[in-house]
Amino acid sequence: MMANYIYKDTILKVENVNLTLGDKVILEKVNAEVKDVTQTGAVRGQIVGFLGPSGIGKTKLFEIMAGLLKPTSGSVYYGKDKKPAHPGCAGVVQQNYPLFMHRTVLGNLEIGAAKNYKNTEERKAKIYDFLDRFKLRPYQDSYPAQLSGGQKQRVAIAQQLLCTDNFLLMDEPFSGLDINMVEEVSEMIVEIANMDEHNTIIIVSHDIVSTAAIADNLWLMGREKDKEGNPVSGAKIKYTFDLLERELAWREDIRKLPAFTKLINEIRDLFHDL
Ligand SMILES: Nc1ncnc2c1ncn2[C@@H]1O[C@H](COP(=O)(O)OP(=O)(O)OP(=O)(O)O)[C@@H](O)[C@H]1O
Repeated sequence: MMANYIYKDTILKVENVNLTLGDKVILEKVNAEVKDVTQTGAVRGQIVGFLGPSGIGKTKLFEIMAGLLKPTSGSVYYGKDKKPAHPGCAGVVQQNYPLFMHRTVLGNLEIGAAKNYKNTEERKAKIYDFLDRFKLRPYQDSYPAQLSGGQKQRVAIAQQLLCTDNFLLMDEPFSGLDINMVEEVSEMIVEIANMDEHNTIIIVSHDIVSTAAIADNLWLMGREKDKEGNPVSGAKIKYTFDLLERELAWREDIRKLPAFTKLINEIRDLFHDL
């Protein structure tokens, strides 16, 4: 039986974003939004899965959402007070979890926390809180080269969460991981999202099943077709899936549900035509 949920304020809005590079139209009129979702009796952040064929423009939109790339026109806003995207507005967890190699885990988190926590005592408390939450205390004096892939990823996520408010963009968090690690990372993403009501995680991935299994909403990027059936230039968010509405969010047994298999097949079919 599905629990109650309510969509509230818009906390991220992508509005009419266009991007032209050279003479190539990459993105055309991209519109998307994330709404704060609440569930009675639980703390629920948001997880958006962002899918689409290779080369369609996911990374470019990701960079625009992170405030790292200026669109040719259009805008991205964060929060109720509609702050325009700017570098640092969202934590960005890159695929290979780049860390400062000559700094310990503690040192890496110090860098992440430096901007948001000027008071030394408060900063220390926050860092130790994150070391505990991310099960990194035993490794606080280790260097990145001494950590496993999963541990490095946890450091990278903790570091990005310390330097941002509530938004985390994750690029291909499942790639190159074995099945156990994919499960571990999936659980961690859900846990992080649910640490705070306003946390929002956007995952760009080619792994449709792992992404859909933990998302509450999915965005599918693609291009429109002209009358002859040829793709026009410029991609947009062509389809969105509300997994709450479909009763396919926040469920641990999700992979066993026939409706989930149906959803995956539906997305796979759409992919051929994006
Ligand atoms: N500087 C550039 N000038 C012109 N075109 C570019 C430039 N940078 C990227 N592109 C093009 O922009 C398109 C979108 O690239 P993007 O990296 O966003 O795709 P993607 O969906 O993230 O792909 P993948 O899933 O393979 O990572 C691609 O077709 C690419 O060739």
